[in-house]
Amino acid sequence: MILTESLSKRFPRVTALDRLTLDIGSGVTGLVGANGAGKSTLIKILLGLAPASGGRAEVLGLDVGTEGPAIRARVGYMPEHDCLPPDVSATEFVVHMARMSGLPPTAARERTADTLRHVGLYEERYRPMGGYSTGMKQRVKLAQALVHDPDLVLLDEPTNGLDPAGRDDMLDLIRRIHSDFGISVLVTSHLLGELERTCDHVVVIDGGALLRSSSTTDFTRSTATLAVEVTDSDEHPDGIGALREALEARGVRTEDGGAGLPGAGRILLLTADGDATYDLIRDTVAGLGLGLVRMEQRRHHISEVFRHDDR
Ligand SMILES: Nc1ncnc2c1ncn2[C@@H]1O[C@H](COP(=O)(O)OP(=O)(O)OP(=O)(O)O)[C@@H](O)[C@H]1O
Repeated sequence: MILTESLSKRFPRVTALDRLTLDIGSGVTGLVGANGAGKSTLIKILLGLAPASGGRAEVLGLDVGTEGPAIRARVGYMPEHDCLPPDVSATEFVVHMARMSGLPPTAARERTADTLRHVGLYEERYRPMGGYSTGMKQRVKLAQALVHDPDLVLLDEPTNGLDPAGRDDMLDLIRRIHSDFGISVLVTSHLLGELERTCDHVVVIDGGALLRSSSTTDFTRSTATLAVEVTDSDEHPDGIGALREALEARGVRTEDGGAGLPGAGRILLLTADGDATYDLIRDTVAGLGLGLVRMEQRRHHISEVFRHDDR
């Protein structure tokens, strides 16, 4: 769906994209990065709205440098910022956008009604948008991105400004864009956690460069964490401390997981690296003469993976 090769964008004082190479397939893909990481810049280049300074990119097999109009005919775009005329109704606006995309008048009206219903706007769609809540405005922006039945939509921070319930509704809608209509989605966010349940694939950029690109399940599976709890002994009154020291001496990075359940001891967290890690823990605990209370796998959340990477 999207291919970039060493794509760069330099502004006079900042490099917004730094030799970014990506290969994004169909489905729902999250593009994650802090504010200023280069997400919006990438989207504008992919739409053919801004030129790259170096490298190349293709969307749906079309070159972004020369085939912008053809790309925009088949791709929907939901911009980040509020861009809706306040004195126009959602229906008028989305019909207008559908007509701009080349739909004839009747088809534009029908598609508008269907799309606004799909995003959850009903009677309100005839009222001027100036009186809309942020959630309603985001829905209109999403509807205008979908109205011409694109193959791919690029959604720039669609959950921005929404409360938790509104954010959940928007994420459900995004998921359904793909499951109900087969439209692929690239969605940006600076909130890692929210992409975990929405996206099949996650791409992370930082300072315009690629930090990581993998399927959501790989992301969480590859960083499975083991939680270990042991008993203390006369020789080692701080059992978990002794285990931690012994494992660190063997090159295993560990983390204090704090107290377990009330009445239970402290927990040690470490990254599992296949069966060898289990064997090493078992042998180390036995060697120290401690009792193994539990050793269990915890699934990481994406946001924790990043806290990990940041250190
Ligand atoms: N037209 C421009 N002129 C100069 N610098 C720009 C321009 N557009 C973006 N930048 C800079 O490029 C960097 C990347 O910006 P971009 O908007 O792509 O980031 P982002 O990840 O989308 O962040 P945000 O979510 O805050 O929009 C930032 O440092 C920004 O200040």
